[in-house]
Formats: sequence, structure tokens, C-alpha cells
Amino acid sequence: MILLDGKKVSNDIKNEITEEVKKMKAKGEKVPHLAAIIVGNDGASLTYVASKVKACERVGFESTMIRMSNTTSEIELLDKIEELNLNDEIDGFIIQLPLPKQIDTQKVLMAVDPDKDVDGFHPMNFGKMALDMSTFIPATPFGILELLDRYNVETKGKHTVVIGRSHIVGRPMSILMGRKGFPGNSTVTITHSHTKNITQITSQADIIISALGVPNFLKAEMVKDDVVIIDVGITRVADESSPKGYVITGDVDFENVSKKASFITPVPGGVGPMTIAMLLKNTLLARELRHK
Ligand SMILES: Nc1nc2c(c(=O)[nH]1)N[C@@H](CN(C=O)c1ccc(C(=O)N[C@@H](CCC(=O)O)C(=O)O)cc1)CN2
Repeated sequence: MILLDGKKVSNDIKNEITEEVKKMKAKGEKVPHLAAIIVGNDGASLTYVASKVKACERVGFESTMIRMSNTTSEIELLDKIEELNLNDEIDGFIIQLPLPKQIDTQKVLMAVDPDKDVDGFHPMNFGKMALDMSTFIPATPFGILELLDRYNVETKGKHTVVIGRSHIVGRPMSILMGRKGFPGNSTVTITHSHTKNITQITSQADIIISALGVPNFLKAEMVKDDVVIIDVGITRVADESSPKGYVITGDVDFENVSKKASFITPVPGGVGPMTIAMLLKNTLLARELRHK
């Protein structure tokens, strides 16, 4: 079994981006600038945004974090987005999800200038991705592609089963794994909460990408030998014995499934760190596109 080490690969990517930024600085160019809007006080979201800011510092990007209260109205958020759309200093920005329930997420994401949409969530960028056009690919799916690529995991002609159909991971992942090219050329099945007899499907999969958010959902008896496992689950499970009071738990019963797998991502240290690294890649791309 080979561990798909997202922590290591994300570090490599950050080092590569750092070199690019040094070249930009040497030429007197302005470095990429990422902004992140966070609405409310969700602990996990605050951690992720803090990691994004820290990652920007590490590679030499500029960053701006914008905090808005939990009671922010949709109009207030749309005004802030328009401000960032028009701010020439900002190359790309994200709105950390999930948003409080008074805000229509889809409406807000559609207000982002597609050229600054480094999360790749705007319908125009999603459509371009589905049509194999060059665009911003959402960071988590982009990170999974990069991991498969760097470990040379064969995807052509394989049966990929995606568990979960979220707009952030499952849906884009199912499109990307079925597209022409590498990684891709896979035959894809997407499963969700209405899928009947999921074990019958997962047990035929060569590659399983699980983005369900149910800790330890995927058991050893649900997979075949030599399966490739990508675990996108990052649920905080209460655990008084741990210093933080919780442990990050994936969708996959790692201890038992790893005994059958050919490749597997750990949680933590797999897909999560890749998400941050690929956001930086998208921000670099946004900078390049705006100044070419
Ligand atoms: N606007 C966005 N919102 C959200 C996205 C996104 O891509 N854009 N994805 C997730 C959260 N997320 C990034 O925002 C994210 C999740 C997890 C990690 C990560 O590094 N996880 C670590 C564990 C971290 C911990 O201790 O909590 C790991 O898996 O090793 C990074 C980013 C939803 N919202």
C-alpha cells in the first residue's frame, strides 16, 4: 500500500510557488493577492481561513482576511463582493463556506467576478470545467487530480466511484475523472443518499473518492483488493482524550481499508492540505491571467 501524502506534495507545491513569486519579485512585478471573506464564527471555517492566510505568507503572496458577523445580510455580503470585484489590488478572492442560513449561497457565488473566482465555484467556471476549457478548478478536486498525477496513479479505463454529489467536491470530481486526459478517462459512477445497495457499487470500484462527511463510513468489506482510496471526509469527532477535544476523522475506516488498498490518502494529511496548495495555484493563475 502506498500512502498518497498530501502534506508532502502540498509542501512541494508551495515550494514551487515560492520560486515563482521570487521570479516575479526579481522582475519588479506585483505579487499575487488573495482575499478571503468569512461570515460568522464557525471554528472549522476560521481554522481553514487562517491556514489560507498562513499559506499566502509562506509563499510570498499578499492576503487580506475580511471578517463579517454572523448576522450579515445577503445585501451586505453582495456589497462586499462587489467591492472586491472592483478592487484592482485583489487578484482573486474566496467566500468561505458554509454561509449562515439567511444567505443564499448560490446567489452570492454568482456575484463573484469569474476572473477572480479562485475557488472555481462560479457557474461560468464550472461550465468551462465541464467543457474541458481552461479555467479555475475547485481546489479540492484540483488537489485530488494533482495527487493522482504526482503518484502516477492510472485512471484510464478504470471504474471510479464518487460518493457524494456536493457542488464543491463530488459533482466536479465526477466530471473531471471522466474527462479526456490524465488524470481522467475513467468510467464514473456517482453515488449519493438515494443510492440503493452502495456496497454492490463500491465493491466494483477501482478508485473510490469519498466526500460524504460520515466518519468511518467506508468499511473493508465494501471494497475490492488493490482499490485506490481518496478520502475527502474531514469530520471533527468529539474526543476528550485529545488536546483539542476532537479528532479529525475521514469517511474511510483507514485501519482496515488500507490493508486492501493499493493507494490511500490519510486523514488528516491527505486531501485537506492539497486544498490549500491548489487555492494558491489558482491565485497565481488569476494573477497571470489579469496581467498577461
Ligand atoms: N470557499 C471554500 N469553502 C470551503 C472549501 C473550499 O475549498 N472553498 N473547502 C472546505 C474547507 N477547506 C477549505 O476551505 C479546507 C478543509 C480542510 C483542510 C485541511 O487542511 N484539513 C486538514 C485538517 C485540518 C484540521 O486540523 O482541522 C487535513 O485534512 O489534514 C483545508 C481546507 C469547506 N469550505
